[in-house]
Amino acid sequence: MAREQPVFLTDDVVARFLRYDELIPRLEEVLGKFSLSDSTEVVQPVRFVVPINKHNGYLGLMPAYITHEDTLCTKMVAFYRREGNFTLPSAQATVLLFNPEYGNVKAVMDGSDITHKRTAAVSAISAKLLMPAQSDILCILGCGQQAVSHYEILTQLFSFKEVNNSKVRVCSRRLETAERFAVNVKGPVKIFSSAEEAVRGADLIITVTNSNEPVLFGEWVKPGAHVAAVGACRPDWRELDDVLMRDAVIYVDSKEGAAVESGDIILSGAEVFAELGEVLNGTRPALRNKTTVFKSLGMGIQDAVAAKLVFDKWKSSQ
Ligand SMILES: NC(=O)C1=CN([C@@H]2O[C@H](COP(=O)(O)OP(=O)(O)OC[C@H]3O[C@@H](n4cnc5c(N)ncnc54)[C@H](O)[C@@H]3O)[C@@H](O)[C@H]2O)C=CC1
Ligand SMILES: O=C([O-])C1=[NH+]CCC1
Repeated sequence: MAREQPVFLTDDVVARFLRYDELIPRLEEVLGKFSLSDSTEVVQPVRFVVPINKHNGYLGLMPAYITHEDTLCTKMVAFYRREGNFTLPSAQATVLLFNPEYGNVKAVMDGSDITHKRTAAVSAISAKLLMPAQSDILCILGCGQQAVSHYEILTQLFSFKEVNNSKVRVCSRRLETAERFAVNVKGPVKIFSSAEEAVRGADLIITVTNSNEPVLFGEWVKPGAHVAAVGACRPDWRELDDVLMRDAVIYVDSKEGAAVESGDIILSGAEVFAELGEVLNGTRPALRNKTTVFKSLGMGIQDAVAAKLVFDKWKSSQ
């Protein structure tokens, strides 16, 4: 029998086939299965990370096997702490999708769109579960690639209100980045030069920076607001300060991952209340009335369901 040759799917092709409305239910399903106490359905070790010291970066290997849909996948993502050179990307990814029966690679995919969309979709799931019932103002700190995908899905799913001439507030380290972001996204944005001013009064706050020290301080956060914290994915990197970590109820994607990788959790000593999957399963409550933080680190199972979705749709289009 001739060996099946892998197909290469470029970022454009992946983007064409990856839709949020199909991705979100699959992410909810797999996060729930991951958080079942006796889960044998989902096999996903904590990301294996190789330091790239010379370039201030890390290569993360993210394998996963999902039994119920027979998906075997690994993402390889290189991510960096960029200082000074802001033209280089913070993260670049490649996804391999295997034939689980034989072990050969069926598809090699550019992992950019998958990483942007699945991360934003998981933050949207956390917002759906944990942000205040009446949420008028969205604030995004950081204006890079993740900011764009978060803006897209959050403004699609939720209706923020016009308050003081702004529905969506953004703030980035450099004004030019925020201005470029405002031109790129299709919709209204108000740029703030002060993160504190952007954050005060917001109901939903997204941190998508490549900072390694706090950019969001508990003192600024409106009681009851929800924070989805996406950056700071190393044990010595921070995006959130100790006050916020101490005062908020902390949710994570994976407790095991958070204990090893999240500087915000490890260095603040904060206790994790629940995984998002436990809330989806109904085994832990969504404390919407409290100030909540969802600390996102990213999981191989999220990439796996996205890659399978893309591959199946690409295949049926052939
Ligand atoms: N949790 C997850 O699943 C994932 C997390 N990430 C992480 O998310 C973060 C954002 O990723 P990208 O958008 O791809 O990076 P990017 O490099 O495209 O954007 C980072 C943005 O943060 C801004 N920034 C840096 N320091 C800041 C500060 N002190 N205040 C305000 N803004 C600041 C930069 O100016 C830039 O606009 C990175 O740390 C990345 O490693 C990336 C992929 C998945
Ligand atoms: O899950 C992911 O792809 C990443 N998490 C941190 C950097 C990239």
